[in-house]
Amino acid sequence: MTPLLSVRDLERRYGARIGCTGVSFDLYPGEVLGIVGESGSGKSTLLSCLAGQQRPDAGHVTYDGRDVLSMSEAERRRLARTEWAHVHQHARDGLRMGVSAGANVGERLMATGHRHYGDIRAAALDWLGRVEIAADRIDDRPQAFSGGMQQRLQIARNLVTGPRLVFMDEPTGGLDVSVQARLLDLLRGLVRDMGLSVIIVTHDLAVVRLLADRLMVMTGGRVVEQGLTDQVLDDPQHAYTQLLVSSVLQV
Ligand SMILES: Nc1ncnc2c1ncn2[C@@H]1O[C@H](COP(=O)(O)OP(=O)(O)OP(=O)(O)O)[C@@H](O)[C@H]1O
Repeated sequence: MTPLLSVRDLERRYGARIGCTGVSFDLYPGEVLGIVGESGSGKSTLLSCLAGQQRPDAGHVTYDGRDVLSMSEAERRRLARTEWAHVHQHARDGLRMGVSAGANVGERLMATGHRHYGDIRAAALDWLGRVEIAADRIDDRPQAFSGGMQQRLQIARNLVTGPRLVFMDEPTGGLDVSVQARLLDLLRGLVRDMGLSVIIVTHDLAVVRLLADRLMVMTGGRVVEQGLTDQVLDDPQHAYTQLLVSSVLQV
């Protein structure tokens, strides 16, 4: 099997400060890769370089055989619209707060070429149901939703177009524990049903324990350990991972 995404020696610096450096990994179709590390370890920098929001200073990123870093901006935007999705920590960064829930989901379909209003509305309704938002909320704006509902709407907006690769940045961050549990359950079901490839960044080991097949541990912008999630968490080899797992660094 060929990897969907290959990353080699990726580096991003902010002046003299390291954002991330020497990052290499392969992501296979249908695989969920978790990236963990404390605040400032380089997780967000890495994710934004992969998703094309920041330009790395060095390294290679290959997606489905294509060199991502040498693509034109138009090509990369097309990929981002059709094959990739990005679930942000704060729903407001991934939603359009001024339009209805139905439009938030439907406009993504329009952006990928769907034109039939009835079909788009039907697909939006179907997706609201899949993320457990009642059909009678379709015309409400996201402001009227709770934090958990907004996050579920953001997920529907991202997945309605059937992406292959999903970037998730702390998707359960800032939510109540009970809301987090429900959201995680929902995400796990969708990832499995749709066979999605996912890169999920979090500082929460419970999230990766539940969702990730493989785990990458970062500190100081470097990957210090990677492997199968259960192996890394149950038998951490690197001193930093041992600290992380023993919860000393967890807040
Ligand atoms: N825009 C920026 N300008 C300068 N330095 C930055 C910038 N963004 C990140 N950094 C630095 O890069 C390093 C990695 O930060 P990054 O935000 O990627 O870590 P993180 O693991 O995502 O942290 P958090 O969980 O708090 O978001 C840190 O030393 C940080 O101070």
